[in-house]
Amino acid sequence: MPQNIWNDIAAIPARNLAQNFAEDTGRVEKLTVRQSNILFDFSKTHLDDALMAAFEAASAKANLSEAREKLFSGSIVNPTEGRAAEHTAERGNGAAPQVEMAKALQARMRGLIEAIDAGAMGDVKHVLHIGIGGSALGPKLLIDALGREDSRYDVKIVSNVDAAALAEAVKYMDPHKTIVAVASKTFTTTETLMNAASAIEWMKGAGVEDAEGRVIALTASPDKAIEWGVDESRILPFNEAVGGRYSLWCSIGFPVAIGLGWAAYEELLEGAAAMDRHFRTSEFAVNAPVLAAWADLYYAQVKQCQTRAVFAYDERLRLLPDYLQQLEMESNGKSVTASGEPLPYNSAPVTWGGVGTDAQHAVFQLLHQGTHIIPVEFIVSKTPGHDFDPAHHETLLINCFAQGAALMTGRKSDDGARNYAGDRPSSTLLVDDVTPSVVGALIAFYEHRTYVNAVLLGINPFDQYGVELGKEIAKAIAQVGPSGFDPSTMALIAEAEL
Ligand SMILES: O=P(O)(O)OC[C@H]1O[C@](O)(CO)[C@@H](O)[C@@H]1O
Repeated sequence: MPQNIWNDIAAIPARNLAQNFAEDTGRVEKLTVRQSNILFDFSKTHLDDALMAAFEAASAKANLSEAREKLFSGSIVNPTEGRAAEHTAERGNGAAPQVEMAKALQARMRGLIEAIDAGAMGDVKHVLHIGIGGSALGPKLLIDALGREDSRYDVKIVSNVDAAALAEAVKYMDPHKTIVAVASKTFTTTETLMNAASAIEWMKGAGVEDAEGRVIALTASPDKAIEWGVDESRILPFNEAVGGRYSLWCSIGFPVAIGLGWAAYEELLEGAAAMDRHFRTSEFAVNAPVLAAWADLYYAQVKQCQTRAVFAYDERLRLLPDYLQQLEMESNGKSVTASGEPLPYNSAPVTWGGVGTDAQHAVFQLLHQGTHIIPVEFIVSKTPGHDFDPAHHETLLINCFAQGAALMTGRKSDDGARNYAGDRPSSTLLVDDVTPSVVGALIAFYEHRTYVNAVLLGINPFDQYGVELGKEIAKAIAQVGPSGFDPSTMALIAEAEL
């Protein structure tokens, strides 16, 4: 990707949102995509005909069509690790052998779940899922979003090595009626293995016979799980070419499949598959992940926005910003191109966010009047997730739409403190309801948007070497103690008496 692509785009005369709406009466329709029971409204972004044409040209230069096909055909799209990224095969959209493998492994998972349902592991009431990062964030989001009313088991997800999290999770669990799902792609992650060992101790301490026999491993490294002590019959493997932050579709989704039931799990996969088909086959100008990525790049590269904010106006989706932080920042927070040259422009902005309406009373001041321009994304459901007075949901929707309108239109005042400059961008994703199929489509939309961003930036979104150095230093501190580090770190180690 030549650096001047952003300069070309920046050279297009900037027009404000009010102008865009005044001059193009078809704007809402043009920048709205309806797909998978989600309405994507990008009309409050600055994308206009000239910018769309420029991004179309930039996408052609970056070979986006070919890159899109490479993703689905199982070609190498992760050059630093020399492998494909095969998460779409998990929902049936990939190279035939990988799709077959995914189906077979999912059938194995289904078999184990049916056996557990039938009592093969005794009377099970609780599922304690232990993992971290991509091995926890997806299941956590899905159980929180979809398992509030209908969960067949009490599912708790623990990630932090701070055992206060484990203590809290097991507080109301009966150790005799608990199974432990240890989720780790590599099966080497310190936090996960430490929490898993403590969970086994917790069961043993309560007199559970054969506590180890109540552990199920979800992993792409079955040998490591066997070495660690899990019997092969209780290992649910997955394809090594599925990245950690893309792994909720395979056996890492075990707590979702067992908690919500197989039919819901299949709906989730089918929702994602429909979004795959939309992304794979739609023209760029009407392709939701592509349009979203074009707007992302416009703000990050041309407007130099350093963050983007995501607000779920739905309590059920309150963990979506956490999930997206890993997806977007671990994928696209890089300083080199896919071929290793220094990146001559910004990589991904910081993703942050929260839940509406809470955030309105906390951080929205800065969005409306701060000096930073922050592209905002609203996600809201037409249908409420509760049976209380419908006025609650109406108020939620009204507030969501009001915030987008206020950011865009602003309100002039001679009194600076009361002036709203306006022209602040947002996009709105209005979903019919928070169902497995909609959430599946939503997550797949974000995955593909992240990929399009990476392709246009020319970076590899599928490695994460940035997390390694800290892990290595932690190991060295654990082994060596206060020696050989910088004075500040050594003083802290000594003070904490490590
Ligand atoms: O599933 P694993 O191998 O335990 O890794 C957990 C997480 O750790 C990371 O490797 C980052 O440290 C993530 O990419 C991954 O999702």
